[in-house]
Amino acid sequence: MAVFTEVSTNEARDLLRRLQLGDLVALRGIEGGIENTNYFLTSDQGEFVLTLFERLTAEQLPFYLYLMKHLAHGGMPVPDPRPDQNGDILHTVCGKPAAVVNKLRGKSQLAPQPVHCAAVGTMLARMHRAGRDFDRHQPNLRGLPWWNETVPVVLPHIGPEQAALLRAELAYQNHVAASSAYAALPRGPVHADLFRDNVMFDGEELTGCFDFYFAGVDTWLFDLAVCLNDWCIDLPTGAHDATRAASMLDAYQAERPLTAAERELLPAMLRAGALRFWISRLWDFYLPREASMLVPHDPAHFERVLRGRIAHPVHA
Ligand SMILES: Nc1ncnc2c1ncn2[C@@H]1O[C@H](COP(=O)(O)OP(=O)(O)O)[C@@H](O)[C@H]1O
Ligand SMILES: N[C@@H](CCOP(=O)(O)O)C(=O)O
Repeated sequence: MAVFTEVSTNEARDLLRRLQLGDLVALRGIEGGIENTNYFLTSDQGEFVLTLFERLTAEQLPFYLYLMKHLAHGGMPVPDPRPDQNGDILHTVCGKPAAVVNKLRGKSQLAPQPVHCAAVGTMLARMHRAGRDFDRHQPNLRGLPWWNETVPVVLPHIGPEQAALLRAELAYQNHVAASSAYAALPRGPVHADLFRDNVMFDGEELTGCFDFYFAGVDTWLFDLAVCLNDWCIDLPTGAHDATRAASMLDAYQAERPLTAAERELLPAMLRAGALRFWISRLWDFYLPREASMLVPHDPAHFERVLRGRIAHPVHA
């Protein structure tokens, strides 16, 4: 589990009292996750998730928390941050910024079928629409400027073939970002990390999604590309799965058809999505943080995905 900060039962009990969420029944550190400290909090009023933010600051966090609130109130199945008696949804626990949200029903579908990919496509398009009238703005903090900053930090740790690919792809993505087709892409608040482990299912029913802490204002196409790169590939090889991808794309487009610029740039954004997670995984792997039982994700996976998307471009 990724528990960077240990929370005592007394601290958890005090927090539940401040939020008027009842008396503590159980407190359990959560396995999975690599960014924040997460606990399941059970009280006599229900089940909640407590997150202590390890990297994000109190200035950055309102965007994510109010986005979740906005989407939840817009009918999307996302966790709704709980306020204290003053109406504040950003709290402090163990000296760290923290939030408490409702625990979603269901479990991750780690071997998705076309029906699951279609459900994700539908939800993603609806989330994009629901986010259009969200009035806060914060860029994707793991977007192109972060890639440009972080690539030089990881380059000394990797081999010459990888370094050549990383440099070349970064140059290509800077070129794409400067194009008129890119400027024409529709954008808004995006999740930007909607992987298999961030969506809940009950059988074939999608019951919700969480982990909005990489969200930001970016192109909707980038968000879709991140999903296609995780839900619609063969995990061992990184190979694109055309059947699952067609299910996701058709379902997405039934809610919001892609524009001409989006269709043109889908191959480039699939590469961008792979590059983004290759860089972050390299960064987490070679510059790790202290946490109990933190398991870094394998960077080589996204190197394979990137090479695959370059060798075999995928069109909508
Ligand atoms: N609202 C929620 N409802 C149910 N489970 C959740 C919720 N939020 C987090 N979890 C559980 O916690 C785990 C880690 O959460 P995640 O947000 O992915 O962590 P991190 O931000 O550290 O990557 C998830 O895999 C999931 O099992
Ligand atoms: N999904 C990303 C990293 C973020 O991890 P998460 O547990 O917060 O989803 C990856 O797989 O590299």
